[in-house]
Amino acid sequence: MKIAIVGCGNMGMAFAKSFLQYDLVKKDDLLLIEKSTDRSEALKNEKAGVVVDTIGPHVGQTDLVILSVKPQDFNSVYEALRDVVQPNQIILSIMAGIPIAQIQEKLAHPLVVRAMPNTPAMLGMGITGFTAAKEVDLASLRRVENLINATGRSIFLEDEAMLDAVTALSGSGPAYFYYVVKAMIEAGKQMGFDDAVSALLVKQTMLGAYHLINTADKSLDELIKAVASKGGTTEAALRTFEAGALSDTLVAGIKAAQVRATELSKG
Ligand SMILES: NC(=O)C1=CN([C@@H]2O[C@H](COP(=O)(O)OP(=O)(O)OC[C@H]3O[C@@H](n4cnc5c(N)ncnc54)[C@H](OP(=O)(O)O)[C@@H]3O)[C@@H](O)[C@H]2O)C=CC1
Ligand SMILES: O=C(O)[C@@H]1CCC=N1
Repeated sequence: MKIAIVGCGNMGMAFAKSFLQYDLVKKDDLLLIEKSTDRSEALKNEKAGVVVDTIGPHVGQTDLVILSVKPQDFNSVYEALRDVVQPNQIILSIMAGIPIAQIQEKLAHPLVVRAMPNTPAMLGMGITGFTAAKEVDLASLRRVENLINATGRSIFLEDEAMLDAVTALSGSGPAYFYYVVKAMIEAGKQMGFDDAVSALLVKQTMLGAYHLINTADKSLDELIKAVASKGGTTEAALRTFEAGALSDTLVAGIKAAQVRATELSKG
């Protein structure tokens, strides 16, 4: 299989490296199109694939083209791509917000799959929601799904509108987690630990708690209850969180991300 990746930043390269790791593509068959000179020099030094700085006819010789530029940069990419795209090529977009119909129209090309991964894809531990234009046949969709699964797990969604919710929940989700971890480490520092000790206490707590979510036969409420002794310390913390409407704030933030995803489709 030959693959072109347009925009080789965080996510483009997370995909590229996962494909290479599982031998789904050979370096000679992996075309990396990257505008940033610094980044393309680094990719050349890494020998990550065939690195070029602009879209040209060689892109038309691949089976799959992954669009992983920022949504705002799609306008600077689509004309060059429309000129070279071939009828049998599949386009896989991971750009937040941009609907399949808009990509089809701008590229004058029907075969579009739209996906929303997240950064743990860099470790093969991502989760990707994806959907496809009705013109994409099942065999092609399966091939794309196999590629996506090299970056972690995936879920097919019939309803494209739900991809903006995937973006808000799991696409942006790692940042929410880091935000909470950062606040906990800060609390540790304010109570007298140095950075490293506070980070160790918090990171191991998050790791252990994550595994309990997955393995303990308990709901999240039951897990909370198992920590929060009556009249104890955890209750004191949870009361403060409730007083500050922390849970409602998190839900509101995630919904704001969904609204922003929809706005991005408008350019
Ligand atoms: N980061 C994340 O957690 C996730 C991101 N996404 C989506 O993935 C896409 C990429 O995000 P991310 O990897 O973080 O972004 P990055 O900025 O890390 O990567 C995008 C790269 O594309 C380059 N680029 C811009 N225009 C062109 C062009 N015309 N031709 C070739 N390369 C170009 C950029 O160069 P320059 O910097 O010079 O502009 C940059 O190096 C976005 O659409 C985002 O919505 C999806 C899921 C998660
Ligand atoms: O913040 C963003 O727009 C992208 C999409 C999901 C994660 N990062």
